[in-house]
Amino acid sequence: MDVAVLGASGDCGREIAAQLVAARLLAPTECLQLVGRQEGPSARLLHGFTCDLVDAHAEYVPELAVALRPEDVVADVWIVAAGGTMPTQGGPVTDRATLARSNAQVFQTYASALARYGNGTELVVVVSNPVELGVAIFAEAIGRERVIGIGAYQDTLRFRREIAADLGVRRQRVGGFMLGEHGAAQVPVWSSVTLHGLTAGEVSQTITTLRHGTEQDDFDSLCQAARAHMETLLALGQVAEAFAWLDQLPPDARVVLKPLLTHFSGAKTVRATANVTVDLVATLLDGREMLIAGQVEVHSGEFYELTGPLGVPVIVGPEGIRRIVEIPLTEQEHLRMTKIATEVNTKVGVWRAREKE
Ligand SMILES: NC(=O)c1ccc[n+]([C@@H]2O[C@H](COP(=O)([O-])OP(=O)(O)OC[C@H]3O[C@@H](n4cnc5c(N)ncnc54)[C@H](O)[C@@H]3O)[C@@H](O)[C@H]2O)c1
Repeated sequence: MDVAVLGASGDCGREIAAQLVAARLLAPTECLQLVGRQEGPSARLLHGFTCDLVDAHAEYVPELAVALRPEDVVADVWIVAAGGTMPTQGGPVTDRATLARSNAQVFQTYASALARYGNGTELVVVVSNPVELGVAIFAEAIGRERVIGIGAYQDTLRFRREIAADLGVRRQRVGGFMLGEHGAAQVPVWSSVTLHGLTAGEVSQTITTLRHGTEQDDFDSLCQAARAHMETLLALGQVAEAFAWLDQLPPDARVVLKPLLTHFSGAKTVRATANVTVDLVATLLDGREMLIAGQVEVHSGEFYELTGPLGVPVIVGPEGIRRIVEIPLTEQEHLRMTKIATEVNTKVGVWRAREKE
């Protein structure tokens, strides 16, 4: 199988390409295409990056190729990491709406090229933000079965890790999903949390302790207040103090805020993002079937009555989405998912209308 990384000159794209090669997921006869733009520095940089990858991994490096036009991209799996991101310190792009303005065109350009020149079986993994917008645009162009956004996959792994950290256990011993929208409007599905070796009663007691008495209804206000304080500490240059302060919040709030602090610290969330992307691509290349959380285009009746691009539990396999899995939700969780789905659909509708103007 061949893989293309769109935006391979960027921080995430380069790390994804490097981790893909280091993980030896592609045989030397398979191709890793590094995709950039004819204008800008990527046309130069990607040739240098290719040489660096070969130097580092000469014994098992796959065939490497540079593509600088959307119509030249040829691969079984397209990883979309192209487009703008939030600045790490101030700057013009500050929210997802602004990001949507610049990235909608990038999504549309590659989606149109794939619809026109693809063979009808390629899979698309959307990393770029807003993930929901990318999923909506690619799903419309090539059919939703072949398009998965990694936002909820990433958020779910973070949710499990934060819970595991508080309990002093390994992440593998924790189950549970973080659904909804990638970003601030996540839905921590505490009712889906499982802890290996504990009974349902023990899990329930443990969760009450972990949540510090907070409820689903408190989640937004808690995250907003915490973000304001985190930004105050950041403005004072107190990054270590900000991380320490975040650590005393409940795990679900940390899932929302720690990646932001990591981004604004200047480190960005590049390695973890590449790690989950490569993990998902490994599953797809392997022909395995796996239950993950991911952003997909949901049809009515598949996950309650919700529709549109949303982070939900989904079984993926080598041909893409096999099935969306409707897990039980509490009334509060269901209400929050419904509210977020409505908001996401409104936003994506506005962003897409603006892009078509
Ligand atoms: N889903 C997640 O969990 C997650 C995590 C981190 C970053 N992201 C998103 O991933 C995207 C990339 O982030 P980054 O930190 O690598 O940004 P970056 O600015 O470092 O890199 C973006 C790259 O895209 C390239 N690019 C722009 N337009 C292009 C086009 N038309 N064709 C090919 N390449 C193009 C740019 O040249 C640049 O090299 C952003 O949208 C960011 O928000 C998502």
